[in-house]
Amino acid sequence: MTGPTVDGGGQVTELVHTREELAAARDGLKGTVGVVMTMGALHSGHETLLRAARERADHVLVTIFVNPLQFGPNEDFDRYPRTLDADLEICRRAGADVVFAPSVADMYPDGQPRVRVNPGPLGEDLEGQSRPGFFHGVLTVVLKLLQLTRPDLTFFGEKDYQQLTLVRRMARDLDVPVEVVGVPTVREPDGLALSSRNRYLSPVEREAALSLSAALRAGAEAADAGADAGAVLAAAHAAFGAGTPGARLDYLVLTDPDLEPGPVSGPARLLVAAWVGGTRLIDNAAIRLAPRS
Ligand SMILES: Nc1ncnc2c1ncn2[C@@H]1O[C@H](COP(=O)(O)OP(=O)(O)OP(=O)(O)O)[C@@H](O)[C@H]1O
Ligand SMILES: CC(C)(CO)[C@@H](O)C(=O)[O-]
Ligand code: BAL
Repeated sequence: MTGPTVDGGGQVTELVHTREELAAARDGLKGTVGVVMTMGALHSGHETLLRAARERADHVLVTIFVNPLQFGPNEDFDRYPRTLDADLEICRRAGADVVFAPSVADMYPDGQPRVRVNPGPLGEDLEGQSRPGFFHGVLTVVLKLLQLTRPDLTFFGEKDYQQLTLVRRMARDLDVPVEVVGVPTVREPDGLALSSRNRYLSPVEREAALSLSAALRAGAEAADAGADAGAVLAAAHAAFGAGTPGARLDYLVLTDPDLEPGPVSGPARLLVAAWVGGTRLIDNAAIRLAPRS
């Protein structure tokens, strides 16, 4: 399916698949353009990004592409949920003007790109340690999508905090003319961060997955009560371990808000990653430590 579709309220959302169709649709957008990049299987977290883009830009362009370059050989590329019809409905509801949903051949017409963006040392840490090559794949496709869509603003969720940090870093270091806007994490009422991969979870795993947000909450509360970095981490570890069994910790770290190495004090970020059954989940929260005297 390609072409304009209209909802009951008269909003027109144009679906395009090829780079030629995208170029024509992009040329038709007058004024500022905000781009939201996704892998589809859209949920309310994505919808919040779309609404933030709607507020800041004259037009909203959404990309939906499950990027093979960022998946490891034993990861869930084949299994990743693909729900284009439902995604289009969400895009329409949130007032998107254009949805670009290319095939792998449209994005990589020459096969796997030989030139890729090097994310630098931060790309090897945290997510990059557990998912080798992940950020090379992410930044390469993000840069390609920025070139193809030419946005004034682009919106990324804080849920993927290291990704947001590296996209900001890439825009700065490589002089990409776009404003990168971070959007706070949207959560379920019980604290679980919304994520497309949550749909892999069984009901018991869904309970165990609360260990991540519980750890962050405990860390933030400890910091608010005046705890130092060590005590904040200890509180977060204790809360992680006290949850419904089933979550296996990958990392739980307290860092500088820009993910720079070195000691932290004042504003900081607590980041967690864990396996719940076969599903890998991540989450993070802002923490304010008392400044060191
Ligand atoms: N709960 C959320 N709150 C805010 N932004 C989010 C949330 N979940 C995803 N996003 C953002 O949406 C964009 C697209 O992310 P993506 O399509 O990978 O969704 P996802 O839910 O993170 O999927 P996955 O479960 O595969 O990691 C990213 O910028 C991501 O940070
Ligand atoms: C930014 C992104 C769309 C690149 O494939 C992906 O990593 C995601 O959905 O967060
Ligand atoms: N949500 C970031 C993309 C990924 O995990 O593959």
